Amino acid sequence: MADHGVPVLRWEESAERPPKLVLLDQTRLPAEEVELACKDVPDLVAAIGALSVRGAPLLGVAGGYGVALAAALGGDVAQAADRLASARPTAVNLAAGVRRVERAYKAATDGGAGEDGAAAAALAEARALHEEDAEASARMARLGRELLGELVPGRRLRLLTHCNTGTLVSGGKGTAFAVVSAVHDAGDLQQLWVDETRPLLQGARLTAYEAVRERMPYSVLADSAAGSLFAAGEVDAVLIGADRIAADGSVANKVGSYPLAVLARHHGVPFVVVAPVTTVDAATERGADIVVEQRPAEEVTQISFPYRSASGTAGEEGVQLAPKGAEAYNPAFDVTPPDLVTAVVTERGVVSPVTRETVAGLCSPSRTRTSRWGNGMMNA
Ligand SMILES: CSC[C@@H](O)[C@@H](O)C(=O)COP(=O)(O)O
Repeated sequence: MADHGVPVLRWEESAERPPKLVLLDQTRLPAEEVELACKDVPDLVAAIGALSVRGAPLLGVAGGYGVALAAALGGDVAQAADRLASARPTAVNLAAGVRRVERAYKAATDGGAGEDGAAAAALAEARALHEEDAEASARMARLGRELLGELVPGRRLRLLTHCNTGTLVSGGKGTAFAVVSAVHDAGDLQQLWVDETRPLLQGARLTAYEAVRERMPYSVLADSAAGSLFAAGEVDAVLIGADRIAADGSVANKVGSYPLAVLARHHGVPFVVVAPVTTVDAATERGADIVVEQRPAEEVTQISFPYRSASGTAGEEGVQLAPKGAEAYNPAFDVTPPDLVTAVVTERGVVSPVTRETVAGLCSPSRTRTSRWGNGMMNA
């Protein structure tokens, strides 16, 4: 598990008290490391909605523990699973994690395990999911670093990333940030460019916080400054995570990712997506079919530091930027078409070019290329 002063997520239980899921409240970072205890599923659903816990892989893990919590509390587990799975719509990992633990619970129930036995089976499955995520993260870090060595040989790297994809979103070191971290550990990171990631500033608040912890050379930039950075030749590769990869290879990720892909293509810079296989959704045919979460207008029309008050809701302490009552277009994610993606790095291997066929290969491991890729690689 990630080495934070406060763990990113932990299960707490004792003989005297009912269990709870305790989260590092990411809305309070980097100002303070504060825990948020979820005593039941409604608490966890609220924490997911407020982005106290966030990022695709961790949403899957948290959702899994949420089912275990419902089972331990003796509630209606199927109903709890439905509420958790729909707490946010875009990251497929959330529903996948929830359903996986729900299946384990049902199998134990059907096998006659009894209430306590089924709850224990659900918790064991959530823990397994958590550990697997850490393992996947370590493999992606290694494969991603090797890939960058081939894409941009012979120099220390200047990498641009968007949103937050590190230890805060994972049982391990994360997705794209895990690759950055591996490059840094090898002494090959010249500079990490951190997109601030408007409107909720996951880059400025969270990725910068993680970069400080790892003593990386980094700078935060306004999202709109990325163009001039590319034009100045200061970016060797873009690394991002993903919330859902459709069957055609389209990548949904934090809003602002697609413009970076367009810039990268224009400037001949590799655009690399790092995501565990659980982020691939073979059931969603095309990028246009991905449901993109729309968030409250206040996230754009106001700004607040810290983002959320101790007891309040988002924006409560916000400074009004736009005229009061202004409407806003506030999608949480955008979708990058596969032809703009140089490669997708998963724990099962790297695929490039990113096509319906190579993405399908990820879902049937025997067909997955693990160390070599197609000719499209250098044509970013
Ligand atoms: C964490 S890996 C990929 C994504 O989940 C990440 O880039 C992202 O978009 C997170 O969005 P968020 O709205 O903060 O949950």
